[in-house]
Amino acid sequence: MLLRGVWRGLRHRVAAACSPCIPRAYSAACSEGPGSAIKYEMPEHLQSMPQERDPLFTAMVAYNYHSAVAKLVPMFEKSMKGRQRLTDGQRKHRVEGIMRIMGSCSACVEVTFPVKLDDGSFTLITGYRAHHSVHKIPVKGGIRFSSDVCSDEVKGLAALMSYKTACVNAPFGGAKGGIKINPKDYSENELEKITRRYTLELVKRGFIGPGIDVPAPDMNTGPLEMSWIADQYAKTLGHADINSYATVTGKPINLGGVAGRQDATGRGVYLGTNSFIKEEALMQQIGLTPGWKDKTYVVQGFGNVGFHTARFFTKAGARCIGVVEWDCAIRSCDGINPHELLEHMKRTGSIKDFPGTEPVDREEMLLAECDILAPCATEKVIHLDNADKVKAKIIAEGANGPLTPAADKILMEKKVLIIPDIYLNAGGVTVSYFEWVKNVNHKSFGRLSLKYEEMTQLHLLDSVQKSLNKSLPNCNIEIHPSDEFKRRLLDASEKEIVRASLEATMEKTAGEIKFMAKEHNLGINMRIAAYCNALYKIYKCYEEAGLTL
Ligand SMILES: NC(=O)C1=CN([C@@H]2O[C@H](COP(=O)(O)OP(=O)(O)OC[C@H]3O[C@@H](n4cnc5c(N)ncnc54)[C@H](OP(=O)(O)O)[C@@H]3O)[C@@H](O)[C@H]2O)C=CC1
Ligand SMILES: O=C(O)CCC(=O)C(=O)O
Repeated sequence: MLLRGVWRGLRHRVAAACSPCIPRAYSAACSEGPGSAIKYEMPEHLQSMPQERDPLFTAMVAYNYHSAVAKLVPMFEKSMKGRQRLTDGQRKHRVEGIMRIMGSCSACVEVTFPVKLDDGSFTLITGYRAHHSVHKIPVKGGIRFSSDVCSDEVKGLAALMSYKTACVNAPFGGAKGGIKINPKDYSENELEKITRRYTLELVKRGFIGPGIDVPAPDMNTGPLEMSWIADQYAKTLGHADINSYATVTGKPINLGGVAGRQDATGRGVYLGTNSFIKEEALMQQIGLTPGWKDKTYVVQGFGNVGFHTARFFTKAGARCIGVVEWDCAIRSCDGINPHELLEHMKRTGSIKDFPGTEPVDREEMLLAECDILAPCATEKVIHLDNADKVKAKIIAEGANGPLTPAADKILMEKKVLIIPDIYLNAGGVTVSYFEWVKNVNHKSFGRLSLKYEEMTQLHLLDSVQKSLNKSLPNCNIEIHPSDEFKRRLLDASEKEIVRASLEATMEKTAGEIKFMAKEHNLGINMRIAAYCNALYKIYKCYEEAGLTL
């Protein structure tokens, strides 16, 4: 009886914590029903987006943004009605102003600087950093090294960061940076000089700092590059700032990194896909059975996100039948072991000739028959010309922007479920948020509470045992913690706390997105549902804080 009561209480608390948290103001606005004074239309220059083969990246993101705003206008207006001292005209101007600001990039710097190479010659390097929505400060987003980096790419990626952080309730604005280099062309010494000099250029322009802009890893960058950035900042502008190491996340643990950031994006891709794949009704709509058993998948890009995504998909019971990299693709109907493939890649520098696989054309593998396609490499890989040949039933967007709007349209007509980037790959920024919190608090998670919690749990068992023996004096009941209970108590660590919190974030956000999809009759269009989820939160920030000084 007593135990059942305790369990029931716990269950209610867990259920409350996991239920989708719909912003209170949003539900109120919904219940009043739509009816709009603002006639909202897709801007003319974006109207051809669903027919475009190779759109600008910023235009792609803007198209998705405007598609979601069109759904939300009545809610924005209803919410603004609360501002009773404003006239109808003033309210309308405010809503229109907020809609404009939420879709625009607030600043973007381009820097060019010389670097002395190992052979004594000099080269000029160009880098960028874009700040998109500054409704929350600091802004946040990765830094990539790639020869494709340009102003349009970083601006579009920064916009995705604004929407991504809002979608998963990470309290940041959006940013992104990049250095236009192929890192394979440089030695480690040269890469360090480039990274440090780029950091200095951001410092000089007020574009980096723990309360201003907090970069993180992205394509071709990882803990090493982040430690150079942290060190450079701490030795210059941040030399007297106790929070200086909070100026970048994704750092090695010894420099203030958090346990679990390295695999966080891939883990989030798995957790997010799991939140959709377990839903029977949704899977029925796309012609799949729920769950991971017997599912096949193909992954494109076997870097940080791709490898960990594959690792978790396989662990859940799915079979990897193909991997596509920039130089080749491999296939095996029997399944590819992600750990063994990683070892092979480390040894040989490529996925080529991995034992038990056959080489296959890259495009053919991308479009091959499978249940889940996980694009985890780069932008616009599924587009107008190949979308109708995709045979996967689920697209799990590990990468940012892998599908163009034309691809979205074609795939949705084919009843393919697209789990969108701004939700699915947000595990990285979520755990980056935990790292930033750890850095500004100057203590690791659990440092002050784990032992106390362990003792409290053991006292709880003891107290239940004593109460039962008091009520049932002849029974001599002994309560022993189960093996799993003991494991959880003894293995409790920062890593466990981070994993559990990431899982809670991905589950809760999935609930919010599904709610939006239903509320706005979006069917399986989870991209626009995720944008709606993000934009309503950003809108409320601007509505409450105002737009101008
Ligand atoms: N790292 C993170 O935490 C996050 C990353 N992302 C996104 O995930 C994607 C991948 O990032 P990440 O894993 O960090 O990057 P990595 O550099 O670790 O991995 C990218 C992998 O994709 C390969 N690749 C590059 N271009 C192609 C291509 N055209 N076709 C097939 N493979 C290709 C790369 O090969 P090679 O190295 O040889 O060029 C590399 O193996 C990006 O879109 C990024 O923005 C999103 C959220 C967070
Ligand atoms: O961890 C972060 O702060 C940002 C990661 C990132 O660049 C992304 O989500 O695209």
